[in-house]
Amino acid sequence: MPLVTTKEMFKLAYEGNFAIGAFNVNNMEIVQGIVAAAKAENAPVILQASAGARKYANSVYLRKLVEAAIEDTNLPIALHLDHGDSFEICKQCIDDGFTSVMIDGSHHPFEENIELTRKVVEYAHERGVTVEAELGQLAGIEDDVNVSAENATYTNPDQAVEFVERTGVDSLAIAIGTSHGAYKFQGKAKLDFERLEKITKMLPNFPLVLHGASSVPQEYVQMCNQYGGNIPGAKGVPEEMLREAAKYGVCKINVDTDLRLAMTSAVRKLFTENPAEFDPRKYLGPGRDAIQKIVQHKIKNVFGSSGVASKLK
Ligand SMILES: O=C(CO)COP(=O)(O)O
Ligand SMILES: O=C[C@H](O)COP(=O)(O)O
Ligand SMILES: [Zn+2]
Ligand SMILES: [Zn+2]
Repeated sequence: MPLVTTKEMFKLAYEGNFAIGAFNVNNMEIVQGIVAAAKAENAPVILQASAGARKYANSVYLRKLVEAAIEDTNLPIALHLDHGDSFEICKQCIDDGFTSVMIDGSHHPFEENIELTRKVVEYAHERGVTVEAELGQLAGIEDDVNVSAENATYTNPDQAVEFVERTGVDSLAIAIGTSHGAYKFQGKAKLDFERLEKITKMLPNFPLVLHGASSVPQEYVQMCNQYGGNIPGAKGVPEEMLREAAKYGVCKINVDTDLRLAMTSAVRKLFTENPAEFDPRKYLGPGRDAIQKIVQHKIKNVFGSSGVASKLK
């Protein structure tokens, strides 16, 4: 089965009130860990590569790894560009065989974001590729852009409707209080569900995307810190809130930080307990297993996408 787009996945997720997990990939072990989890759960997944991932691993290697994963599992998998910041990078990924791209014009003024998104949509749709855009700004770190909490702006529901109508985009990332990275909340976690409800009602049957949605499980934070790490106070979005978001229009939930934490804590533990070890397979293997474990937990217990892969074939 070839790479699929996100179109059918989102339709299924919207109708079933669940979400598809979108996981960031940077190397073979990460791809294998995620896909082993998806296979065990019979779940469709989106594997996404950021500009940083493409620079680190090279787009061709990433695409071939993902194609190998499909050959090995026969699962419906979409390969998606995460946070593309220009028409050129989106075009490059489309030409390289990605089945979905994100054009993130959220840092531009409204009209410019529309213009840029529309241009990508035009190019992508002619080639059967789906497009995600972003309106509103998340706090946190995104490649080289660091948006402070004060500069984060939540998505305006009226603007969201106008944006979708004028761009023809397939899905929209919204800002309702999540942020990228491992430090999402200083005090109590809070998301603007009223806003999410309003956007969902004003854009019926339209898939929304939640970025910055890692839960930052405290067991992994503690494990990192226990085995020589230093990430005090790391905090994420409570799983209950993600389950709630999936009941509204949220069809895609992005996770990167949790994969990093799972892999790093496993590797740290391995090294601390086996200081004489220097075979990469002996530490990347447990790192890969840790990724599988957390992804499987999310698919099964949080996103609710288990068992539906066969409906997409
Ligand atoms: O949104 C993300 C990738 O686009 C990842 O978010 P996290 O940092 O919460 O994992
Ligand atoms: O949006 C952020 C993702 O976690 C990707 O991070 P990255 O740009 O460091 O690869
Ligand atoms: Zn953004
Ligand atoms: Zn993101």
